[in-house]
Amino acid sequence: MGDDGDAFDVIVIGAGPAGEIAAARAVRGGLTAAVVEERLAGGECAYYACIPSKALLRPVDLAAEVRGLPGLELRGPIDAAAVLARRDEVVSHLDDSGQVRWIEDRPATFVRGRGRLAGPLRVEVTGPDGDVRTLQARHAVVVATGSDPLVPGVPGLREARPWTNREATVAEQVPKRLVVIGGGAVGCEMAQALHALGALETTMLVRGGRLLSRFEPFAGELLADSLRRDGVDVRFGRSAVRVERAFLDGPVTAHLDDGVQIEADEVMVATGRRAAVVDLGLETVGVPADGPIEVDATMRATAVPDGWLYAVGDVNGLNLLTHMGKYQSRLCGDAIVARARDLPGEPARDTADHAGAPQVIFTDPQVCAVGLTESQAREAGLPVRVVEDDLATVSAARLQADDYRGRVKIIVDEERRVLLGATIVGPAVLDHLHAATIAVTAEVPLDRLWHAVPVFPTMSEFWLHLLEAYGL
Ligand SMILES: Cc1cc2nc3c(=O)[nH]c(=O)nc-3n(C[C@H](O)[C@H](O)[C@H](O)COP(=O)(O)OP(=O)(O)OC[C@H]3O[C@@H](n4cnc5c(N)ncnc54)[C@H](O)[C@@H]3O)c2cc1C
Ligand SMILES: NC(=O)c1ccc[n+]([C@@H]2O[C@H](COP(=O)([O-])OP(=O)(O)OC[C@H]3O[C@@H](n4cnc5c(N)ncnc54)[C@H](O)[C@@H]3O)[C@@H](O)[C@H]2O)c1
Repeated sequence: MGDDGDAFDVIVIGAGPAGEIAAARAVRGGLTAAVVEERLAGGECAYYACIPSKALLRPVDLAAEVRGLPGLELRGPIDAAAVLARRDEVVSHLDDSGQVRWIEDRPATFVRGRGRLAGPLRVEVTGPDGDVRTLQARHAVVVATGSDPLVPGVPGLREARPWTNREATVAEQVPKRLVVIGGGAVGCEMAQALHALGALETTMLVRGGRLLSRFEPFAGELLADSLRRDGVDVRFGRSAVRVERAFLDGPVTAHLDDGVQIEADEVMVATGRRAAVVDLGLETVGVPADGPIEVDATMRATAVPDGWLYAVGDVNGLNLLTHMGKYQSRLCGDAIVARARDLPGEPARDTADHAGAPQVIFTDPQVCAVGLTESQAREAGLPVRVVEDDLATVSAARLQADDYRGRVKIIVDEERRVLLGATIVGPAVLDHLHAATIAVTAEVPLDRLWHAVPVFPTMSEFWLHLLEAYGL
């Protein structure tokens, strides 16, 4: 599908996972598309987030599995240099040519530069050489600019040049002493990975009372136990009130709210994200630029009345997860095609974002969840019944490891007898999440689920335990 000079049916700003898929889906529907990217095609996910962090965590996971079995022995500590070298391979040495090729093969036009809205259906792109090119969209502009790390306003913190995910995931060397601020997904994953790779003195400052506070409480408890067993110093109810680094390459000192000072080689900030809406020209089309772009169920920006502007991925704030951004992009691309071609019927609408997206935290233990937690379900006034099981009682757990520790919890809607949510925490459980996702999304009646016989001896027998405990 060719384009017509600088006019395209669809212009996508941002070539992260969400932007790439929105463009691909529009092209698949017969439209032309241009994708504008300022930095690297593939986005945060491919170079500074999901992919490198998982490359750093995989050996940690494997080492934990090996340690769980007598007869297998690690020959020494994990070889950090080898892991970092493999991480470099996995992120293609920060070379995005493969990803650009993927976009061009859709086919879509790749435009390198910073995109900015310049009125309805117009995008100005400032290229690496400073030249400005104006692109015109016939049907839609999709904002897929992602999010940036949020650095809290702790005195001295910015001046101390803290690591965010962007420095931590591509680090060339692992600091011996590390302070991590934040006990969410990034803080937990990176603290565990870097500690195992040589940050022997790792301290986590968690301002609340638990890790992963959006998950069921037992998830954070099991993870905190594991981190502490490994030697990570997890401090709850603690914040940094001041941070200082006197010399460029010198140590950094975190002053805590209890008067304690911690000296470290690096301080990492993992305190959440901010939608990337700065200097995007949103004001030229009447969209507020003070937070995520609000969208409807087809990812169309609610502030643009005639409906040509869309926002997918982190920038709409619905779910800061790659797979959810890509899901939104499939819906968005299809909706653009349906509207552009005047296809009959309603375009596909978002039904997964609000039901509780599936998520895995790739730590040891793995933390997997989908749907509502117990407290969310109760707050929503749903008729809730909870069933839990100790995963160590599943036959396969004895085969998996000595001293297997894990737990599973399901939330049942007692009136409809369907699953509202599930949380599974333990070693080697992440691939079990999709069964729960199917049960929650497809609203499989428990009486049908009962006939999905789990294989012996696999960890999936926890389903049998849960359904028997429920009374089936
Ligand atoms: C450390 C870490 C680990 C993570 N691990 C996981 C995980 O395991 N699984 C998971 O599902 N999620 C994970 N996430 C979340 C995931 O990275 C994001 O949800 C995902 O990257 C969002 O995709 P996106 O396409 O919306 O944005 P991004 O990936 O941020 O891509 C946006 C792109 O837009 C470009 N851009 C921005 N502004 C402009 C502009 N004006 N003009 C042109 N281009 C622009 C940027 O350069 C970037 O390439 C992780 C996040 C972090 C920080
Ligand atoms: N495996 C995965 O799926 C994965 C991994 C990493 C990140 N992510 C995504 O990336 C997003 C960002 O992750 P994140 O960990 O940065 O954010 P988060 O929202 O998960 O956690 C932020 C943490 O920082 C704390 N915090 C916030 N402000 C603070 C302050 N001023 N001082 C001290 N602590 C403060 C919060 O209490 C919380 O514990 C998440 O929403 C998640 O969806 C996903």
